[in-house]
Amino acid sequence: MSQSLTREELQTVMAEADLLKSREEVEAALDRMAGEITAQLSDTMPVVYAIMNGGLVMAGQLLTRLNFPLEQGYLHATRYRGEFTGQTDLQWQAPPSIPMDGRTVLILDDIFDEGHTLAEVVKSCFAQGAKEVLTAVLVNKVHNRKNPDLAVDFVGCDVEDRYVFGYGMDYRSFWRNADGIYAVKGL
Ligand SMILES: O=P(O)(O)OC[C@H]1O[C@H](OP(=O)(O)OP(=O)(O)O)[C@H](O)[C@@H]1O
Ligand code: HPA
Repeated sequence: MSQSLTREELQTVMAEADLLKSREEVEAALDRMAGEITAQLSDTMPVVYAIMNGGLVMAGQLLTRLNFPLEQGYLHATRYRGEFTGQTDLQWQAPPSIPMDGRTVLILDDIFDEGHTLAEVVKSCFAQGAKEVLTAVLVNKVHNRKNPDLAVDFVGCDVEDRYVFGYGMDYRSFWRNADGIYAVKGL
C-alpha cells in the first residue's frame, strides 16, 4: 500500500494535519507516566516489552526515564498493517523472546484504540506464565468501541476519535517519525 504514495502526497498529509499534542505536551506526559510506573514497578525487576512497530518511539523515550533495574525486549504483533481499520486477526510477526515465567511484565505501545492488540498480547503473556502484566500507552483514543476485556494501567494522553500519526503511529506506514501527535485532515 505504501508504495502507491508519492513524497508530495505525504508532505501534503503533514501540511494539512491538525496538531493534537505538541512535543512539549508529549514529553510532559512521558515524564508523568515514568513517575507512575516507577512508583508501581521499581521493586519488581520487570520485563518490559515494546510492541513493534508503533511502540518503538514511545518505548525509546520512556525507557531512559525509568531509573531502576529492568529487562527490555520487543515483540511484533500487527492488525492494521498499514490500513486505517484493523483486521480481526492479530498477526504475530515476532514473538517475545525473554522468558516471562513468574515475572512482572510491562507492555508498551503507542496507542490504545479498540484495544484488541493489547488484549491479545496480555492474554499471551499470562499464557507464557507471567505473574502480572501491566500495560502503558502513549495515547488513548476516546470512543465507545473499546474491547471490554482490557483496562490500560498507564496512559500518556487522550486524543479525539480521529486517525492519528506521529510518535510511532503511522499514516499508511509513513510519518511514524513525526515529532508531535497529528490527526489526518478529514479522518
Ligand atoms: O487498539 P487496537 O485497535 O488494537 O490498535 C492499536 C494497535 O494498532 C497499531 O499497530 P498496527 O496493527 O498498526 O501494527 P504496526 O505497529 O506494526 O503498524 C498500534 O501500534 C497498536 O499496536
Ligand atoms: N493511528 C495509527 N495507528 C493506529 C491508529 C491510529 O489512529 N489506531 C490504531 N492503530
